[in-house]
Amino acid sequence: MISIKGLNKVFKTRDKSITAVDHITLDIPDGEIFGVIGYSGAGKSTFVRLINRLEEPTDGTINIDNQEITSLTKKELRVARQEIGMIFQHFNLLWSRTVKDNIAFPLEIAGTPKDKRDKRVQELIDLVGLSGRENAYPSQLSGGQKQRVGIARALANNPKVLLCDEATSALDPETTNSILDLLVDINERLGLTIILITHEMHVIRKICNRVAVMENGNIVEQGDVLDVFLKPQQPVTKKFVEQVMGSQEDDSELSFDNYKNGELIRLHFVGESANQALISKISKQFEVEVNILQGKITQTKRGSYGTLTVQILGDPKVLNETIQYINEETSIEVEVIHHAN
Ligand SMILES: Nc1ncnc2c1ncn2[C@@H]1O[C@H](COP(=O)(O)OP(=O)(O)OP(=O)(O)O)[C@@H](O)[C@H]1O
Repeated sequence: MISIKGLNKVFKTRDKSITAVDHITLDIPDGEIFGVIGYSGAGKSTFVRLINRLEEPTDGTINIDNQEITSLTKKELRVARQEIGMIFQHFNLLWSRTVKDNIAFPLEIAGTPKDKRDKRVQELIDLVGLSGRENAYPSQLSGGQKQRVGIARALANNPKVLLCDEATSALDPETTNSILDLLVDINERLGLTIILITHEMHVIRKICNRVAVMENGNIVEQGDVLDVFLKPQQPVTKKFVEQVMGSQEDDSELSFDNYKNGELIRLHFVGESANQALISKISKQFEVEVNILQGKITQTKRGSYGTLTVQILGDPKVLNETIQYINEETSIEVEVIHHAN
């Protein structure tokens, strides 16, 4: 759906040049929720604003659905933008217009006749869950409701792509979740491709299929969200994963003196495997006792992922058999972190 090649943006100020986006090449398939994560100043906003040419690229090409956005005239761009919706951190609503009239605005610009416009606005209000608030003004709405207006307005002309620039960063965690659920619902119902910019890894974890990590204007790592969680390569990616999972080194604080018997092991759950009832299974099958010390399992769109640190107690021979069983018969990886006896 989106093919970006050598995309570059240099801002020139009086005394220096800043490369905000540094020759990015990226393909995003149709219907995907694609996340771009990075710290402040990494170039995320500039990148997403280049996609619909709210910023003009210094160099490079952007193709959306086989149309080269970068070579369009201003007039052609105005038409093409109807296919590219965008939502913003601070909503960018028209404060003197009601909910209904905010949503109608892009339809007015596109020249949609009034009767069709009214019908479409009502559809959108229902879609984003704002029924009953049609005549409210933005100042009378909560943050989540304002973003729902932003989403409805962005979808008015049936775009193929939705760009989300830190769309949940101004919202509290609960409202964030409801807006993320709405984005997933829209993605599934309308088959819309979504590009989502954020500095919060839990947003990526919750709704994205794939993620690109940005640093200094570059994409330093990208891949399937579960793979990136499992094997983050770059230090910046590891930090983002720790936002959700905590530090892997946390269990170095476990005092081994307290667990003198048995084996201390770390179980790595990946994808589907987290659904296996491993703990009850091994305690029944091998007559070992399992003492859960700490752990965290989280859900991504592709399944569960996480680690669990446990102490297993029993006859040494049986302990070896148990570890061998987990290694060979399940998809859970075992790491022996301490031979306690
Ligand atoms: N209009 C501009 N003029 C000059 N420099 C700019 C302009 N816009 C962005 N920059 C610079 O480009 C770099 C990337 O900024 P950008 O806003 O894209 O980053 P970001 O990852 O979105 O961070 P944030 O979340 O803080 O906005 C920064 O160094 C920023 O100062």
